Amino acid sequence: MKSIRMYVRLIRRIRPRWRTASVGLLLTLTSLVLNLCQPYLVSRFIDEVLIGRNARLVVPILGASLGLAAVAALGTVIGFTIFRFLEARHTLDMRTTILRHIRRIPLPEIEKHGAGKYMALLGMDTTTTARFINVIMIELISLWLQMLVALAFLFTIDWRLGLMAVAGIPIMMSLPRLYRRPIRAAVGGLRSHNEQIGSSLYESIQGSREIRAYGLEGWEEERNEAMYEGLVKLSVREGLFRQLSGQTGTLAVALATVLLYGFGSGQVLSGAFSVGLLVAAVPYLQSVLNPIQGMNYLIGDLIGSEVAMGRIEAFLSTPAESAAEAGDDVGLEPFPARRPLDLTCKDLVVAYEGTTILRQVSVDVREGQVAAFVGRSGSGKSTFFKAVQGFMPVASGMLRIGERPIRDWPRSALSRSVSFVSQETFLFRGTLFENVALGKRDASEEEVCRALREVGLQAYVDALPAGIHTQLDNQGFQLSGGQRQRMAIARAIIKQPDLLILDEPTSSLDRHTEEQVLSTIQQVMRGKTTLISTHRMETIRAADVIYVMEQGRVVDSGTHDELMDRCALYVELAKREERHERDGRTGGERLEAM
Ligand SMILES: Nc1ncnc2c1ncn2[C@@H]1O[C@H](COP(=O)(O)OP(=O)(O)OP(=O)(O)O)[C@@H](O)[C@H]1O
Repeated sequence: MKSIRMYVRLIRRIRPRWRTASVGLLLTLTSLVLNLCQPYLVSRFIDEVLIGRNARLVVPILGASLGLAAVAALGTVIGFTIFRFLEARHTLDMRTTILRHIRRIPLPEIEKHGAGKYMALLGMDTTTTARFINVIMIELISLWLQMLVALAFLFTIDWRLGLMAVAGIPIMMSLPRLYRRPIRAAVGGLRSHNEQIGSSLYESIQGSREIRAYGLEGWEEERNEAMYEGLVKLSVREGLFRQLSGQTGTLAVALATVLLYGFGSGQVLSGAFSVGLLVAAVPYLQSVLNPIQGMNYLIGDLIGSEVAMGRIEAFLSTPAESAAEAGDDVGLEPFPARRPLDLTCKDLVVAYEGTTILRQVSVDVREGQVAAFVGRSGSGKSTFFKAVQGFMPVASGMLRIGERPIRDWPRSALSRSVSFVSQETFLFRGTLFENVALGKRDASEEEVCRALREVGLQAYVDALPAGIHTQLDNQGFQLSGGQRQRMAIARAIIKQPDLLILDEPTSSLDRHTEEQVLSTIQQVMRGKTTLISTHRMETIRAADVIYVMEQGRVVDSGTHDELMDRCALYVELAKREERHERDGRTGGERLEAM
């Protein structure tokens, strides 16, 4: 079966915990067999005690019945608890496996799909798969065993009864085929709908401010209604076919029971069967056919699991970024154990899914230099920085950091050596201290306080009742944009990186704080290598080398004075920015936004 093959491939990726699962399975199956002995005991009771008038067998038969029931109940409880434990563990293991892979795949892949896809994988798909492994599979195994044991009992009672049950098996088994295809289509559709809905709902929460500010509540509801419409249709279809599949089986079992009674009563009347045997034969026949009927009901769950496992499998086969495949990081000890890093690229082409974003970019930043990147919005500055961090695949050309080409830099070494501050800051749930210390996991309170002082946050932190141990709510919502950006800079500088990448790091700071933060950054970066994209002329002028970008290319490079002499684009950008700075305007049009 397809789902079993998928299950085997998937279980290899997580810890299967075979031993615990075997104990659970053994207990569950033993309980099942013990329960199946009950109709036989009832038949003995009717024939021996009630009809045969043998009162001495009352206590042994009833005692055995009670004893078996108690042992079976205990086994079921322990087995169920074991599988609950395994279900929870497997869910977590699978989430860890998926999350690890999310950390390995190219970043644009995540940015393209957004949160919805990954939330669906980490949520619904993992729980469905873990349920398949620990509930549906066990149920299926139990149902098969129940069928075989019941069949054995039937043959023991009378071979004709056994044959009658065997004849019913292929009929019962063929019933789910009638509904398999429409159920699969509905389940697959439901999953992709849920993914889209997840993404939209996530957007709805993230975009709360825009929705209220622009009065988009009606638009939001219309959009949701349109999405839910498809979902409702598919959900109804899936439920309908599941029920049809199950109820067809129920009818078939009812028919078989009627036939058995018809045949059996004739046998009892002719004296070939005892009453007890007929009474026992009916539950045994049902125990043969009901499991198949149960499988018909399970067909929806089974298909749902196949869809979920297929999605997880497809995601886990997404190729990893080169930094995740680059091997060990021997010889890439961070500064000061080694020299600060230099950066060279020659004819670098970066493309993603057929779109060329950077074309023949050549850059040469020597160790300890500050290189400024300027250009209009969309000229490729951020993409270049992403390529240096190993986040964008290199299509052709060369990009080297230190002695190694970027493809040989493992992620561990890149994240240790390179610090990055962007226009969008990200703060995690936790305290101010914890958020800064993410830059250096063993940072002391003193180091964190120093970093906060350097970015001008000390006064703010000192005024808080809990100081650096103040808890930050979602994305540090109680902080201003500028304070969040300073937190990000503090996190970047506490790491003492070999290479610092600053992509508009001060875009949401006021002029005074910006100056303060930039002078801090300049101090911290003394003797190290920095790539910076900024609108601030003072910072650009002070850079050792300036690269002017236009439409994904570096069109010129040099010092401020050299570029002012020969690069018309740079002159235009610089003059525009100097005019803004003179006018004292800080927002709106900026050098990079012209
Ligand atoms: N993953 C991607 N797939 C396709 N195109 C992309 C991708 N990432 C960026 N681009 C495009 O590449 C161009 C360069 O974008 P980039 O963000 O690097 O510019 P930028 O100079 O940093 O702009 P800004 O200053 O506005 O941030 C843009 O036209 C952008 O739309």
